[in-house]
Amino acid sequence: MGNMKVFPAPAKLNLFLHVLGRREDGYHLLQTVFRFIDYADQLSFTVTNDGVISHVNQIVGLTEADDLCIRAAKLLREQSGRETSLGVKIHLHKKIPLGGGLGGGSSDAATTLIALNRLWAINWPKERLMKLGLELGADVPIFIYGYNAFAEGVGEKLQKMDLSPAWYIVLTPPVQVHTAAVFASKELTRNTIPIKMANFSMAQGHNDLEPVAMRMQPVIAEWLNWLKKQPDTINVAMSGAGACMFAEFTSESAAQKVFEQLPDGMRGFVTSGLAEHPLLDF
Ligand SMILES: C[C@@](CO)(OP(=O)(O)O)[C@H](O)COP(=O)(O)OP(=O)(O)OC[C@H]1O[C@@H](n2ccc(N)nc2=O)[C@H](O)[C@@H]1O
Ligand SMILES: Nc1ncnc2c1ncn2[C@@H]1O[C@H](COP(=O)(O)OP(=O)(O)O)[C@@H](O)[C@H]1O
Repeated sequence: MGNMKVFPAPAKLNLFLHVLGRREDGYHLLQTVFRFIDYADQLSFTVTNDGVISHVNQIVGLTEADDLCIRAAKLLREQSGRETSLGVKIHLHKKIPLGGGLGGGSSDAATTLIALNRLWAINWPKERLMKLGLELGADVPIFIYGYNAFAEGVGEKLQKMDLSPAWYIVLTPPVQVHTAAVFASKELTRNTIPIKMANFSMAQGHNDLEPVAMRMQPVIAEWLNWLKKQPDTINVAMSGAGACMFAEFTSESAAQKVFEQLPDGMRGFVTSGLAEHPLLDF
């Protein structure tokens, strides 16, 4: 117990997010850049042989039935054909805000798949785990892929991207935005012109989900406006379907300096961008 391995599940930012169209099944065609950040949930796993897949601790706002860690573990056991006597107790230390556009639930699911693939001695290759992950959510494969990436399709067609070191202020408004509701909105524009990754600069990017989420939660617009007025930012945008947002800086000191000015009532953290997922080689 004392030396049980801890598996991180880092958050992501969408540096921009363009909506290009909608598929027949209602899912949207996107272009986005995913960047991992040094801000993570922590999971640990105790393998059992009683066939029970459960949490050790209760997460506020989450029921076990729709918890993505539990769903991921059950799906993996079923699809891998391993014996049903295989079980696991999962401890989840939650740090990433729920429903915030930082991909916490998807990252927890991915870390569960990555860890149990080894701990249950399934040893599937990465591509196969990614396919399974996609059944749990559009955002799960990127966390298994493990590299910052340019993404297309519904978010599952990934091209590795080398991103410069960067620091971020991430603001976490005390509201949740329901991803499905944003995508379903009548006001969402779905006709951004596709870009080519090769000749694209981040500064040309934007988040098409931002105006919709801002109308649902005006606090997002207020906090974004404050960030946009600050010095030395190189990109300010909402992440995913919100409600969290970020400002990018080229130095930690520039980010800290702005963060020190954060008005009362606003909250968030400063963190660095990661070069890759911490479990890339596990
Ligand atoms: C918007 C993004 C951007 O990275 O992130 P989040 O804000 O959720 O973090 C993702 O595309 C979200 O991925 P994820 O959260 O895994 O979505 P899913 O569970 O697969 O889908 C939730 C709902 O969003 C809609 N959805 C999702 C992805 C997509 N490409 N088109 C969609 O229309 C669908 O209505 C779906 O029912
Ligand atoms: N382990 C988990 N952590 C967070 N959310 C989870 C988890 N399992 C299921 N969910 C559900 O997924 C929803 C979206 O989760 P999350 O990934 O945190 O946000 P987002 O998709 O906006 O980045 C949550 O509102 C919650 O109902």
